[in-house]
Amino acid sequence: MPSSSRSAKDFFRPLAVGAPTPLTEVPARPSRAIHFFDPSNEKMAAKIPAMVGTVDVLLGNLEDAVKADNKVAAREGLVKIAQGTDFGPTQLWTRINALDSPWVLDDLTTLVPAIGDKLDVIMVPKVQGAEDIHYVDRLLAQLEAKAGLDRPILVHAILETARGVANVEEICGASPRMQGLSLGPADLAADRRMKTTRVGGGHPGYLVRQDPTKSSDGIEVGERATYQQDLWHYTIARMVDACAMHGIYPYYGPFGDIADEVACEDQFRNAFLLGCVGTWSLHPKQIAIANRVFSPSVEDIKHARRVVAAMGDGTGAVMLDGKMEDDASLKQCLVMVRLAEELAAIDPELKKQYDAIEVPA
Ligand SMILES: CC(C)(COP(=O)(O)OP(=O)(O)OC[C@H]1O[C@@H](n2cnc3c(N)ncnc32)[C@H](O)[C@@H]1OP(=O)(O)O)[C@@H](O)C(=O)NCCC(=O)NCCSC(=O)C[C@](C)(O)C(=O)O
Ligand SMILES: [Mg+2]
Repeated sequence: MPSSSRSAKDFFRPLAVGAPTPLTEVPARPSRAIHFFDPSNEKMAAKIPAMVGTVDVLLGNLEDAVKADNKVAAREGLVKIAQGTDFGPTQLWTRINALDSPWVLDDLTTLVPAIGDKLDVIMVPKVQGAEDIHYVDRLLAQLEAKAGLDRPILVHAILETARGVANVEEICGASPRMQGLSLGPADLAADRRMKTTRVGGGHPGYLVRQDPTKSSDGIEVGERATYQQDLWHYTIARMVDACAMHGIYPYYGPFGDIADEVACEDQFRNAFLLGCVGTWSLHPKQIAIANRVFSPSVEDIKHARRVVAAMGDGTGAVMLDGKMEDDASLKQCLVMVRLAEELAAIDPELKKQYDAIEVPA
């Protein structure tokens, strides 16, 4: 039963007369990189039409990183870009302003009638609990009905307050519109009074140190190695479980050190391995990193297909290269194989690589 104040029988009913019927299953559309742009920045906005097809999601950002004086220009700029662009296979998302801001009502009442037919997902920042999703849910239903839209716009919540993290399960289950969650590491760090000033990523002070090695007379010898730990592991892991439980999708979020491509790739890969389906890209050069990391490697797909072939009807246990494979490891492999199929359907280069795989007997 979803954690909603609505009863199970009403959960999938439209919240306004004439609004589109909610989806019972959130489509698994590839979204390795959600690329942020500021629609009020003319130089940036001019690049967007040419980016269609090169990135899974283009997101017109209206919230933080857009100057207060530019809020209206950003909203109007997004409408102009959306109306004038054929997005083909690329999804169009937006991040609206926070629900307590002076801009959000106009964001929603402008965007849904003007470009609601093109918007796939609305990202809501600073979500605290199910009540925030319920508010957006009803308002969107009213606006969709008025605009005559025939498919519901989905909602994505950013987890960037301690209360949001504490309520993560109820947020994911608050509405059939819920598409996924992203980590908002900057606001979340501030809200929790964490002592990092970075936007995502690790911190050299957050580490464990190897025990000292002592000589026979008790003197400490040699260096004690330190290992940097991941500040975000706990939150990402909670997000992954909450999303999986509700059939929606978790994403890493922003990595603010644009120059450090290696650390960016590491953070993205940790999130991919833990179960996230994608991340954000703040600068064009982060798109390639995200696409690389969130696409299973040829080696992984080769192994996964080999296990699928060896497991026949999917039951029992077999030995492959000295390792046991069974019903459960088959399921792990099917996660990879299905993701590869979804990605191959929209990425011709990956399709070529996956099609060329020969599965050894
Ligand atoms: C970081 C910045 C300032 C560096 O911008 P720059 O112009 O200094 O960089 P550049 O390397 O000089 O740019 C090279 C070229 O790429 C263009 N460009 C640059 N970026 C983009 C882009 N995104 N999309 C399309 N084009 C872009 C740029 O206009 C330039 O074009 P040019 O060669 O013709 O001169 C810039 O990339 C930017 O503003 N990115 C988006 C930032 C953003 O959206 N931040 C908000 C999300 S993170 C967040 O909100 C936190 C969170 C979740 O809420 C929480 O943790 O709490
Ligand atoms: Mg934020």
